[in-house]
Amino acid sequence: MQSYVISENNALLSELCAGARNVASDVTAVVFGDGAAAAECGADHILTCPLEESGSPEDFAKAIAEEILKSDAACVLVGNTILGRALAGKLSVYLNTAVFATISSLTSEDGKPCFERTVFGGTAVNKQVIETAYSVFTVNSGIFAAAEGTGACTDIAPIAGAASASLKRVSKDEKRETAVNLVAAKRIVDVGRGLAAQEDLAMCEKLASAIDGEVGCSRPIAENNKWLPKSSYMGITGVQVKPDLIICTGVSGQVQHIGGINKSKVIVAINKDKSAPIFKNCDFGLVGDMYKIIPLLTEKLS
Ligand SMILES: Cc1cc2nc3c(=O)[nH]c(=O)nc-3n(C[C@H](O)[C@H](O)[C@H](O)COP(=O)(O)OP(=O)(O)OC[C@H]3O[C@@H](n4cnc5c(N)ncnc54)[C@H](O)[C@@H]3O)c2cc1C
Repeated sequence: MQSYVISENNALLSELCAGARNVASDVTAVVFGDGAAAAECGADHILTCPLEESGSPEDFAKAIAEEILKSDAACVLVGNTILGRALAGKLSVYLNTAVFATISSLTSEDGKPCFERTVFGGTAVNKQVIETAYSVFTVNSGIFAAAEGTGACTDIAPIAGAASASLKRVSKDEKRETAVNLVAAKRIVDVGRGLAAQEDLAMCEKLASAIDGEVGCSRPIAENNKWLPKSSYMGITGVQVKPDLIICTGVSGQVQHIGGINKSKVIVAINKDKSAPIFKNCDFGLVGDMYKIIPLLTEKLS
C-alpha cells in the first residue's frame, strides 16, 4: 500500500504525513509550488505541481491521479480545505472510488485502510474498512499530530503530467480576516452564546492574554453573529483542537461543539446554568455568571 498526502497548506501536510504512516510505510506528498518549503513535512518523496497565479490545485487532479494509478493500491489523504475538497472530488472520479470526508482516525486492519468519522451531527461514530484498491479521505487539521524531527526529504521532483484547467479565475478578492492558529494553541478561551455583545469579547481577550492563549468560539458566534472569523469556531464542522487548557465560557456544550474540544487536556467550564451539558464534559466546572467570573479569573491569573 502506498500513501499520498496532498495539501496547499504545509503545516497540514505534516499532519497528513503522520496519519498516512498509520497505513503505509511509503508516503508521497504532493505540493503546489515550492517543494523545498515542504521538505520537512515527513514524506519520503515530494511531487511538485507548478501552480500558476490564476490556477487551482484541482487543475492537477488528472496528473495526480495518473501518478497514483502507478501504484496497485493507494490511500490518498487530502487536506480538508476549500481547495482540497474540490481536488478530492475530482481525484475520486479519476480513481473510480468515493471520498470519505472529515475522518477522525485512520488505521490499518489486515493491511486495509480503516477509518472512523462522526456521523448524525456528532452523535455517533462510523467505522469502515476500505475494500477497494484506492481510497480518498479529507482530513481536518488537528486530527493527526505532525511528526517532528523527520529530517528533510531529498527526493523532490516535478509531477509528470500538466495542469488542465476547466475554470478560469477572472478576479481575486482576498479574505481580510485574521486567522488564528487554534490547532497550535496551548491555551484557549472558548466563547459561546452566553456572551451578550460583541464588545464584551474584550473581556474574553483579556482572559486569553492573561493565560497566554488564543480566543476561539462556538459556531453561532462565528457563523451567525460574525463576531469572530469562521476559522475561530471549534467543533465537528469547525477546528478540532487539543490544547493543554481550554476555558469554555457561556458555552452550553452541545455534542457538535464538544467533538472539537474533547481532546483538550484540561477543560474548565463557566456557565450560569448548572444543568448545561458542558458540565458533563469538563474537568472543572464553575456555575455562575461569566461576566462576574471572567474578570475575577483574569485578575487572579494576570
Ligand atoms: C450538523 C451540525 C453541525 C454543527 N457543528 C457545530 C460545530 O462544529 N461547532 C459548534 O460550536 N456548533 C456546531 N453546531 C451547533 C451546535 O449544535 C450548537 O447550536 C452550538 O454549539 C451552541 O453554541 P453555544 O454553546 O455558544 O450556544 P448555546 O447553546 O445557546 O449556549 C449558550 C450557553 O451560555 C450560557 N450562558 C448564558 N448567559 C451566561 C452568562 N452570563 N454566564 C455564563 N453562562 C451563560 C447558557 O446557560 C447556555 O448554556 C452544529 C449544529 C449542527 C446541526
